[in-house]
Amino acid sequence: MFKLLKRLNMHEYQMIFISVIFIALQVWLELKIPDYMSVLTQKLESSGTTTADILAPGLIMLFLSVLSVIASVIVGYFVAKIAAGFAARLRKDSFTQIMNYASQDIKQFSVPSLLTRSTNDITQLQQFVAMGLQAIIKAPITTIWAITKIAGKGWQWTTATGIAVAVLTIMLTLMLLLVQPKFKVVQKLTDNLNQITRENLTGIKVVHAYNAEKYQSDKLDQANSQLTNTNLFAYRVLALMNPGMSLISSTLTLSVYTIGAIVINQAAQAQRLPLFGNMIVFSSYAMQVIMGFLLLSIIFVLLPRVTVSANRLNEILNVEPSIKYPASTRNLQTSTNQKGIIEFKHVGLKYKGAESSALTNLSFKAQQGQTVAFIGSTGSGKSTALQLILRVHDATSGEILIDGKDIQEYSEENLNNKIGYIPQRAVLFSGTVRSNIDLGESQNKHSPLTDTEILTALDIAQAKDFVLQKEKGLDEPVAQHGDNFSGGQKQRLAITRAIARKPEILLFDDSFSALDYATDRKLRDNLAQKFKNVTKIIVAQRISTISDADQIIVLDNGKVVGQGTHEQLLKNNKVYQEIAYSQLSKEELAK
Ligand SMILES: Nc1ncnc2c1ncn2[C@@H]1O[C@H](COP(=O)(O)OP(=O)(O)OP(=O)(O)O)[C@@H](O)[C@H]1O
Repeated sequence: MFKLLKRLNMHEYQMIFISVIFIALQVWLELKIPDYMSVLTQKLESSGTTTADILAPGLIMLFLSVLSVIASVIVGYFVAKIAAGFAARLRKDSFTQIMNYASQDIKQFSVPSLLTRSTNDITQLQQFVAMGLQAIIKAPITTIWAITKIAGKGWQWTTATGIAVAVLTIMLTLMLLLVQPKFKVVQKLTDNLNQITRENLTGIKVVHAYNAEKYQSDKLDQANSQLTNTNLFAYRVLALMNPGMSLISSTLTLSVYTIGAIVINQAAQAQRLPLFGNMIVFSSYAMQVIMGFLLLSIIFVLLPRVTVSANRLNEILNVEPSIKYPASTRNLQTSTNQKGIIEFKHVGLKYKGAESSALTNLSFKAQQGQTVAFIGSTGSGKSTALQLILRVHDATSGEILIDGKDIQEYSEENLNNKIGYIPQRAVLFSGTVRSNIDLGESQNKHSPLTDTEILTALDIAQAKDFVLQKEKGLDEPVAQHGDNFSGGQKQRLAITRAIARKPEILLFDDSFSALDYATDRKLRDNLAQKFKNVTKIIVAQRISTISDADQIIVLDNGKVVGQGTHEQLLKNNKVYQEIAYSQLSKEELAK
């Protein structure tokens, strides 16, 4: 929690300071009121008191109360501002931090957990600051100030107050001990519920198609009832707090009056009136002490949950992204004038926790403008090889060079500016066709892609026709995940996005699989003509997609089992021959 509070800025600290002053003023005003009550009591008990005598202290009490209300409104305003600003900063910080995560860092937490942490957990913290900050400041000031006021006013009363405070402390500590572990579980169960809901919503079509509604809702019921039961236990314990506090404060009041009755009874006649006044004042101050503890109880209600949330948030804020980039590559000297040369030297990768390597001893060199293709059975390591160029993972052995320099020497921005990547499953964001193709170019290059650039790219990617047929053309809305476009259309838009940036390297991760053969052919012809100088790395399942590549690498179980051109491999590589003959007839292959 304290670690997070360091994220408060100077302006917020100033507002906290102002709040402390106003809270102290408020407490002073509240503690001043019993003094006038004592005056009033004594006047009422004395003979010859007129209405005017009572009116003056009465009006002062009213005035003090009004001032106290004003002070509390001011404090409320500042505290709400601090809480909202603090929560907004935490949201931004966690978003920025997560943006820097490598995919294995995201996996470490899971997406649903990251979502709960950066929304629900931050809301807990915001509530704590909004409600708890006042209580944290006010409770000790009220308690200590009220205790100094009652000190020396009668040891019997002080002892009774001391016992009440001790009982309260024990009660609050016990509750905290019972509830704290439960809230840890609650946040984990919230992650779980979030995961099931998310999975269900993303896979809703499959759930319907397989009549799996009951299966899914049973899963949800289980997670839901676990969460409900844990929450119920925690809140039932906390529900005891209010009646407990009332019982203690009422017993204290009763004790103060009982003790007072005995003491006054035993005192001499002349002492009785001042003792009575003392008792009234004492009981007011004793209530203030209890009020201080009541405020503390607010913290006790919020604290167990908020410490769990703070720890969970700290965990995501403190993760060092596992892929590190140098800050700048401005002075990076490449050994060649050519652009887009990729070289793998004995590259291997073993995923964390995996038993065997996903990729072993992969070596190849792609010159500027060349096409290198990967083919192989599923799980053979094709996507892994491609993702190594993007630094989704870092190779565990060997090295990868781009234009003669180790990729780890490039800054993230420079590396990504060189590459246009089209993933296996096209990713579209809600917005418009234009915003999906531009995707941040406006911010990166300080000028958005022009319509001509976008239309040219759409044309090359065989996407122009269907986009222009849409009612709003480039401004046609794109739903979340691009759900209002077909698989092949999404794929072509993703290709457009990559090529519109005119990168030096294009990485296609099975990006042609959603296209029909004719479109696939036209698109590749366009790329060959218009992106002659761009190096292309293609992962594909279809032989026809890669047959004109300069170099084809055949992977099997992470190992290179063939490397050469289509003709060479067809002549002497068994694995390649098997793939080729399973897709095309001998006549087609002979063409
Ligand atoms: N993030 C990951 N963590 C652990 N293992 C992984 C991860 N990604 C892939 N693998 C494993 O590495 C191996 C290679 O996977 P990869 O995705 O590179 O295969 P692929 O040839 O592209 O397969 P496909 O054609 O089905 O896409 C597989 O056995 C896979 O289970």
